[in-house]
Amino acid sequence: MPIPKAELHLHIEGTLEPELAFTLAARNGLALPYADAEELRARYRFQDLQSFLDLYYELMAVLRTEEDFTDLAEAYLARAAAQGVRHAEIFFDPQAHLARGVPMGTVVAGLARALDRAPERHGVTTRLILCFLRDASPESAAETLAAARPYLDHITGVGLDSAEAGNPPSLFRAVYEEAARLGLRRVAHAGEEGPAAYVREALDVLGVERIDHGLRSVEDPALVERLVRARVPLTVCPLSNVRLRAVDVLSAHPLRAMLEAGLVVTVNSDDPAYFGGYAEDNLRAAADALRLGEDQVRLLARNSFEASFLDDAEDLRAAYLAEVEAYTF
Ligand code: HPA
Ligand SMILES: [Zn+2]
Repeated sequence: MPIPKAELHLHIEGTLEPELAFTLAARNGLALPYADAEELRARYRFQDLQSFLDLYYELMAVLRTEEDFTDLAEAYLARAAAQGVRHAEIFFDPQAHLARGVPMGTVVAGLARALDRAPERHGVTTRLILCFLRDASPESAAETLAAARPYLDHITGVGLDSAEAGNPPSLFRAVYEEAARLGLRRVAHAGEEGPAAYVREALDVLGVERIDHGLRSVEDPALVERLVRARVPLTVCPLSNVRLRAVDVLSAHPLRAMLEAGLVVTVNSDDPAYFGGYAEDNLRAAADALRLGEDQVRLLARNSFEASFLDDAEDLRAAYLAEVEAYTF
């Protein structure tokens, strides 16, 4: 059994496996411009973040009904549970669905149906995080948050994703202020392709509690010192970083150096259907390539629960942490 862990950086649309994409396309009377799942999978060679995003947005067009979103989340939760995930904080991209005429209520209700039964069915607890697309306008982000108002019982926080370079966090100051007023937790992707300065902006302007990726923080020693001192978690995604060429090869990934610098890093799968592995696959691959010791793997698992938004369920967090300490390799 893999070590118990929380997954804190996971885009539900990025769990759409080619086979399920074909199933949903057929169910909705849509045609995909690929002969079969194998031909589609052969397209999963990316030059950078944008080349991945192009396919990611194209393929998620098969998601149309509440049932589609339930089936998508159900498939992820089953796979995650098998990989030792006990708690998942799941991103979704409503603007990409709203743009296709799929209402917010359809997306949230569909996801919530799978998430609500996951503790019983899979032994996995969850939170839902609404992401704004940073390559759409701040006005569109504000409209999206307004559209989510009736569903905030299901939503724990907001995030910021999509094409990073040239779309700094500071553009989204107002909508993050509104999210804070609504009692939502705040995270943002920063320092994946964008500079360390975007990590600073996410902290200072958006008030985020965690940084998603944060890889390029290592270019700025004063920022690293600040992240260590304030114990700001970084949700690192090793296989994603290799596939999107943020790092050349896994053995050159800064994860080990980040851990040794005292950063609160966690290991996550980002878009596992596209990047070649789920949570435990990422942890194993990173541990092997970087020769992480058992103590370091246990620390990563501990970090994942400590960095989670389980502040409203401290007993549960304590129980998960106890499982991590009791785990034998
Ligand atoms: O890795 C990512 N980075 C930015 N946006 C995204 N949207 C899905 N996955 C990603
Ligand atoms: Zn991501």
